[in-house]
Parts: sequence; structure tokens; C-alpha cells
Amino acid sequence: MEFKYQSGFGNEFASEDSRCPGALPEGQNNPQKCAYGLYAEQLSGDAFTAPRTNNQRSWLYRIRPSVLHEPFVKFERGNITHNWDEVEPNPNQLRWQPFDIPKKGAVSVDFVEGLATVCGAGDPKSRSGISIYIYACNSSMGDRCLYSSDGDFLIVPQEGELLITTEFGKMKVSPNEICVIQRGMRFNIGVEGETRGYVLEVFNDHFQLPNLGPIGANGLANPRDFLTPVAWYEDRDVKHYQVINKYHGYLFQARQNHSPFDVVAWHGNYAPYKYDLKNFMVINAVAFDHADPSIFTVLTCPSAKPGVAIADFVIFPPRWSVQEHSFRPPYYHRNCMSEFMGLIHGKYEAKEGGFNPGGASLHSLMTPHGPDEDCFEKASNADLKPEYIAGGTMAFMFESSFSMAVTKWGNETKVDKDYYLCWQPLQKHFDPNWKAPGSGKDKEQKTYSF
Ligand SMILES: O=C(O)Cc1cc(O)ccc1O
Ligand SMILES: [Fe+2]
Repeated sequence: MEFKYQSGFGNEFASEDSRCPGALPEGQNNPQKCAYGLYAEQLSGDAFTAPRTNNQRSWLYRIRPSVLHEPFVKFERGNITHNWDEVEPNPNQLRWQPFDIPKKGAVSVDFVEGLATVCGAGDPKSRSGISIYIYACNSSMGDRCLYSSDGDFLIVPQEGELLITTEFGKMKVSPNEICVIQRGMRFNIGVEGETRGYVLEVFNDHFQLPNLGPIGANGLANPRDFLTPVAWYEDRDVKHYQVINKYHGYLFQARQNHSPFDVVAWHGNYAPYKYDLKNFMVINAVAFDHADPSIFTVLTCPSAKPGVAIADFVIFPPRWSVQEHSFRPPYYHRNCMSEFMGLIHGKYEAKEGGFNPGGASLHSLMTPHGPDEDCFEKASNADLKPEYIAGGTMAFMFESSFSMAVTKWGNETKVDKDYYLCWQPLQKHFDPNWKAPGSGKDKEQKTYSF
């Protein structure tokens, strides 16, 4: 498979499959007859009347319009749910061991069948909320595609490449890359073996790049590193192509007699994209203290309240740690936001043991958490020379203003019952006779050569 991309975040792209030059109409969207006998179809990602600055829509020129399918009927939704009352609320710190991947050669499970809701809140009917899933699969989707009417999917592969065909073209998304497939877009995922990852679905709005404020015009995730596929089509008649629609948290299937990936040309600013996390330009404290993790925000889906996110996608990339006279790892804290974390590879600095690639953790609203005992003792006594935080590490966080509920599946699957034990050895160090270090020498700036 060949993969070609156009770069830039939120651009007005225009793309036509090179087999059909001139497929995109010039100067208008709705010619009386489109070139090559194509149908014109608009995909609206925002209300027609949304302000120009954030109105997303695309025009697709395709062999048949999407409406050409049989009626939708129910499809077994497996472990997908938006029922947040399945089990009683649980305010505990939660950690999951790596989720099982169905073995290749055993039962075949594709991306749709392997999607399971771990936690979430809100409701796609009122277009307010989020849902977090694990996917674990071993087979390609074949003649089947999925689209969500409920929200935008941010997909974080952890194990195995995803070969994604969309109506806008093809993307290859590997672990340490992410992609976003927005509401309404049909996609098919091919896999080559045992495959696992995380999905954040937002019901409210689309992801955008965070504002940079005093950081300036560049930094964090730079717009040019976001890649959108070029148009690609297949003119393929099949007996039963299965279109699966996620709607109100349920799945439905409709049959049609052709591939939905028949878009010969498209233009617009509502299009899927991928991003390689290695391109993230890390900003951090270079003198003292621990900066809040918002400095690592890759993408944010804003709420109507300024500065408060429906969900942020935050990463913890490899970086230098150089702060002086400081406790460098994450501080102990209680947060008015929910923190769902996953690990793509390596180790996470606050939890070197127990938090493993392909696993997860959830620290709910105001649930206390922070470094485990081992991390606290080591970091409190470490010689504070510049240190590279493990080259192979990539943890991430879906941070949300929603107070999320855990599903029955999430409550019963791979839960690490002993998670709380990682804090139990924390000692009392309080000494009422403690004296401030007189010389202040330990606060002096040191120079290291390395
Ligand atoms: O809890 C966590 O590990 C995530 C996190 C990291 C950090 O550096 C500061 C705050 C925070 O919630
Ligand atoms: Fe936290």
C-alpha cells in the first residue's frame, strides 16, 4: 500500500486521485454534471452557520453518494456502552494491567469487535461527553467500515500498525503516532497481527491545537507535522459491503453493494489526520519546580468555559530533566479534572513498577494520587544533575472536565487490585526540630558537564 499525505493542521485541502485529473470542480461545488460522472456530497463537521474561523466541512466527489445503502439494523455492540450506571460509582485510584489481545489464529476479532468502553460520561444525544475505549484485535475489517455519529475518534495505537482506509484516503498509523477520525467519516482498519490501543471519543466538538500564549508562535505540536491523506478511490462492487454506524452508543449495520471508499476527489477542512509524537517540541521548567502537565498538551477539545477542556490529549515524552533544588517527578495532587492515563512504551517516571505498556490508570475527580513510594524516596534523595528521562518512554493522559464512570467491563477486566499498595510504604518524615540549612549552599546554582 502506498501512503501519501498533505501537511498542515486544519488547512483547506484540495486533493484528487491522480487517476482522474480534473475531478475537482473549479470555482464551484455543485456543477450540473460533475467530471467523470461523479456525485457531489458535502460532509458537515459543524453547523452551517458556525463562525468561519471554526466551520469545518468538506466536499466529496464520489462514484455513488453515501445514501445508497439498505436500511440500518442492529449490530451486536459487544463491550461498547454509554451506560454509565452499569456498576456503582468507584472513586478509588484504578489501574489496569495490559489488556489482553486475542491471539492470532484463535478467534478472529477486528477493530470494531475489539472495542470496549472502559469509562466515560455524558451523552451523544445532547452532544456533551466523552467515552474512552480500549481496542484489542487480530484481524482486518475486510468488507466492513465504521463511522461514528456520536463523536470524533482520537486513536492512540500501542501495539501493531493500523492501516486505515478512509473516504479521504489512506493512512498508516504506528505506535507513537496518533490519528483523529472525525464524526461521520467512514473508515476501515487493516492490521497485521496482534494489535492494541486506546481511543478517546469526544461528543461535543473537534480537537484543536492549544493556544501557545507566552510560548510564542511555535512549539508543542507544530501545525505542519499533522498529515492528512490524499484522495484515493476504489471502484469495487461487492455483494455485501457492511457499513457500521455507531449511533447513540449502539451499533447498526447496513448493507450496500459497493465499497464506500469511492471518493475520487475532495476539498475542504474537515478531514482525518495523523501526527507523530516524536515531533512534539517539548517545553519544560529549566530552573526549578515541576510545571503542570498542560505544557505537554498535543490537542484539546475545548468546552464553552474558557480554558476548560472537554478533553485534552497530553503526552509525557522523552526529555531532559534539569530543575535544581526541586522534587522533579509529578507532585502529589488532587485534581478537579479526571485523569485517564495509558502507556505506549517504556516506563512512566512516577510509577516505574506496575504501570505497564498497554495498561491504563484512572484518577477520578479529587482522588488523591502521585508518585509511588519508590519514586518519592529516590527523587527526594537524588543528586540533581541533568537527567534524560528514558529515551523509550511515551505515556499519555486523556484529561477531562467530565467526572467519568467506569463500565462493568472496565470494572472487571485486568484491574490491579493491589494498586493502592504502591503508596502504603510512604513514611512520615516530619521532624518538629528540623532546622533550615544555614548556609543556603544547597540552593546555589551548580554547573555540570555531561
Ligand atoms: O498524575 C499523573 O501522573 C499525571 C500528572 C503528571 C504531572 O507531571 C503533573 C500532574 C499530573 O496529574
Ligand atoms: Fe495526576
